[in-house]
Amino acid sequence: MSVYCGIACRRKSFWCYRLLSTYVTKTRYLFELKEDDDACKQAQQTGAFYLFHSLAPLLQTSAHRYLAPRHSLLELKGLLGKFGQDAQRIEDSVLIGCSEQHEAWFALDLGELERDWHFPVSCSRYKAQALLHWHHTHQFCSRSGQPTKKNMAGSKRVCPSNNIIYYPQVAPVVITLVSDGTRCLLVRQSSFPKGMYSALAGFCDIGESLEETVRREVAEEVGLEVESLQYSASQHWPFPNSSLMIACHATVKPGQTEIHVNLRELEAAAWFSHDEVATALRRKGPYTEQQNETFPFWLPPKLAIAHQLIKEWVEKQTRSSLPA
Ligand SMILES: NC(=O)C1=CN([C@@H]2O[C@H](COP(=O)(O)OP(=O)(O)OC[C@H]3O[C@@H](n4cnc5c(N)ncnc54)[C@H](O)[C@@H]3O)[C@@H](O)[C@H]2O)C=CC1
Ligand SMILES: [Mg+2]
Repeated sequence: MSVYCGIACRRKSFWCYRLLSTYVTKTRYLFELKEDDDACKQAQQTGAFYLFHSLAPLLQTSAHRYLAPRHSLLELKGLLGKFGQDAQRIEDSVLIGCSEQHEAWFALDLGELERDWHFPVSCSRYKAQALLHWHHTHQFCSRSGQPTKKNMAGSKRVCPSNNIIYYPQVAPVVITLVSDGTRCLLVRQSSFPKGMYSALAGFCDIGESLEETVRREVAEEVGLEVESLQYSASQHWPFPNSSLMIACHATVKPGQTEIHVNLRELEAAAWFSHDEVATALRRKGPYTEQQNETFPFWLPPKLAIAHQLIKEWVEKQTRSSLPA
């Protein structure tokens, strides 16, 4: 069992830790790197760099798997020289985490960041792509129009002319699986891949609580009134800009299940039975093979929180239908 103790003291501007768990010391170390440019620069000396090109991760194959190669600062300088880029580019790198031994990890994009998103394969890659993308799209101060300057870790940008600080933005989004007790409501937008249905989602308006957003989005998109709400889980979602997906289960008022689809927002919405959804969850294989008469719809992949939400609902329904 880890012993948690709040003893930490500042010595020569570095944190020193005693009796703190590995997780806490790691978190405090990352905090220090975000706050202290010199400490962050120092961490680059022994850190590892992951490279991207226009947000596409640089990968190499090893035993039929794709792996993201790590580069030391020295190797990175060599690579930059090879690509005809200045070593100054290292200043564009952003801190994305560290190991338990406090080896700091950085991400650097060597391209122009003009291309589309590439699906990340790990959580730290999610963070790297979202952060690199945010820096690329927040180069100027919206008040003065002057170029902003990132701190060493890339946790913020500052306008040198008026000291306005810009922090990476995350937009809260609710994703709700609405149920009428026996069926669940799935929707599709015209931008979804053909045949894919998902849970209903929507951005929080300014000033709203999550409960108010769920109520409004369900009413806006399918014309139903939510009666009860239960939080499930959350997920960072980097597409197209960073969102925090907050996943909930909701039920509609009894007897009020008639859907009125808002065609400005959705292409279709329908109630699906437990068996239909459970079958769709069990399906495997490439999505293109799934779109035929006997295969009317498919669900988002496992990495999307929508999938987890739908799976949770199916499991709950299965449990409640079993004899006591
Ligand atoms: N991880 C997952 O499982 C899922 C993630 N999503 C994500 O949820 C997000 C929201 O879902 P939608 O149904 O599209 O939202 P939505 O129902 O709020 O409609 C999108 C519209 O909201 C407006 N809007 C308000 N605030 C916005 C902001 N901060 N950024 C962008 N647009 C804003 C725009 O007019 C936009 O066209 C999408 O970005 C989508 O990628 C959606 C479903 C599943
Ligand atoms: Mg929506």
